[in-house]
Amino acid sequence: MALQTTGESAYSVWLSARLRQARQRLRRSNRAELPWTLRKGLLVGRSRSRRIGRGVFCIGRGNHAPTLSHPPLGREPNQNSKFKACPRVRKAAPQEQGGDSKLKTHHCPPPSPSPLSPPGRLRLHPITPPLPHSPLRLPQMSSPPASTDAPRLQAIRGAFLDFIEDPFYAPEAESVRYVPDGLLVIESGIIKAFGPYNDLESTYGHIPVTAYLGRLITPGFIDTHIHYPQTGMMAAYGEQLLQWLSQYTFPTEKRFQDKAYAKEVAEFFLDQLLSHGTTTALVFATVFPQSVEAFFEAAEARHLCMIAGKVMMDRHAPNLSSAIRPRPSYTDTKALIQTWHKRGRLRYAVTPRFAATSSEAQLQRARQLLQEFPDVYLHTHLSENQEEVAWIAELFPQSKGYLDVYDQAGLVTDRFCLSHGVQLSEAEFQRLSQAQSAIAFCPTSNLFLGSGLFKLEQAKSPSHPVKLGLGTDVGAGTSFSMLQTTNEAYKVAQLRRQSLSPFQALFLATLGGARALSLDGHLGSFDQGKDADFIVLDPQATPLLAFRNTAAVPRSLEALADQVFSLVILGDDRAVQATYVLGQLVHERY
Ligand SMILES: O=c1[nH]c(=O)c2nc[nH]c2[nH]1
Repeated sequence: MALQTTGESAYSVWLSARLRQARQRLRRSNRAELPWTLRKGLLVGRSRSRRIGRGVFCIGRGNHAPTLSHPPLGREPNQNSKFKACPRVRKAAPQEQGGDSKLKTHHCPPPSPSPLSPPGRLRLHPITPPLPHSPLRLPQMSSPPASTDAPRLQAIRGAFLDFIEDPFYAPEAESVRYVPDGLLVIESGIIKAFGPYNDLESTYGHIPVTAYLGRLITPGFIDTHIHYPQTGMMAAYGEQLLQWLSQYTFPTEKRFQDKAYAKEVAEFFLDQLLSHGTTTALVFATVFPQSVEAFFEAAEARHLCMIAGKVMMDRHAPNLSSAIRPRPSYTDTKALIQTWHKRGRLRYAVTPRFAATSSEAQLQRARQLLQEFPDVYLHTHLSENQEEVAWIAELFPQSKGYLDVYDQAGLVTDRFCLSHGVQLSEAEFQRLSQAQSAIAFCPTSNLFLGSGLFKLEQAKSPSHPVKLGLGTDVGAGTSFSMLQTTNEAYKVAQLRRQSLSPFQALFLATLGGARALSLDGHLGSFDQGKDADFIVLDPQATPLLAFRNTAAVPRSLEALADQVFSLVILGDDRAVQATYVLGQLVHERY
């Protein structure tokens, strides 16, 4: 395997200076010595450091943390709707910081000799054949990748974990693909080859490689439900769904009339996603078309695969009604679809907020859009809490139930992606299974708003399986981290006397999410031909994780499950060492 050496380049001079500064800073703060050192222009881990072990790791350029003028939470009282005003006063949250996503990939030498051995009892799965042409591929992108000096062919070496089957239905030994010493070969952002290092070395020995030892490389996380405009109103105190919407959400979203503000939040939001290891998401914007434009522009500049849409509301949204009345949602939505749907890696979702805020006429318009553009998504909320379900029954007395409202409008298809579904009946699960619709299970949100416990076993019932992903549902959700989301999903299952295994949890956050969003032809695993969106997890990222996990690469399914479970429960953005989009390093944690 050839190494890319940088010699005494300007870059290594820059690195030396940076290292010197870091050492000085640490000396000043009386902290321990840095665990890495500079050798031949490359930063390498010191062998005596337990955290780094023998691993070689790469370091990117400065991780600037832009500050955001934080949106104060809205507290406008609700006058004349179901939504009730809350008298409580809440202080604005402190400023949050995010990382610069435009970092450059650097190539480090692989260790010599390889400390990794063949995978013991684990089954190694054959590499899957190339997929048919992917509409998400780089050549269709409207602008070049962020780092244009990246080599056309590059490789990542380390321990890889992904899924080839759904571990809810297939035995874990057959659904988990684990390659303890693997090589991922990437050409122009697309996975060209993947498999054990020893098998691929002879063919790809000449290309530059970045090695991550003692780490776990997985596909990027896929968040199947999140609201970017609600970033600044996370942790809004004290309400349940309908009051929370009125008290905090609508006033907050009103600020997105201002495109410059929307852009600022969109940039921060996307940096948060990447630093938490999320590379794709299904995203609510607001009723204002400019909020959708701001989001898509920011996502396009980062070459991300994102799905989003303008919220459709024409009633029961008191703080917004004057803004939404003059411009019918249909016209705006149609124009946005024509501009953004399938532009590069972007996709559009027709987004009626929920049945309470859309008249039957507006739901019909949503259907019309689906007929005109059959491959757009339909993204909405469904059956979150009991008060909401009772209100929908009042608003739509002719319907058999909440899902039936959408069904009668012709919206329940294989593009129908609903969030929550906490209150769904068995018959509704069956209908969703039949229609091949998808549910986003949003545990941190459901717990935060006190909505209830999602019936995981009914969604994943073998007799009527429903496509299922995980959603952070920021800002009712309490974390951008899909690892924190798996943590809470596990606890929700426990409270219902159900189980969620470590591999099932990770599946939901990766390939399960890709399947829910019908993106599994392009994302969610390391199959040849898929887009190279992946993350590097550090099982020893925090003192607690380092105490809990050994530095050894797992060599049995049990040892791997244990390591994955520690990340599923204890992990968060600190466990995400690096995030790659189309093979480019876009976030790295220091
Ligand atoms: O969690 C939620 N967040 C929202 O913004 C929303 N709107 C309707 N229903 C909702 N649920």
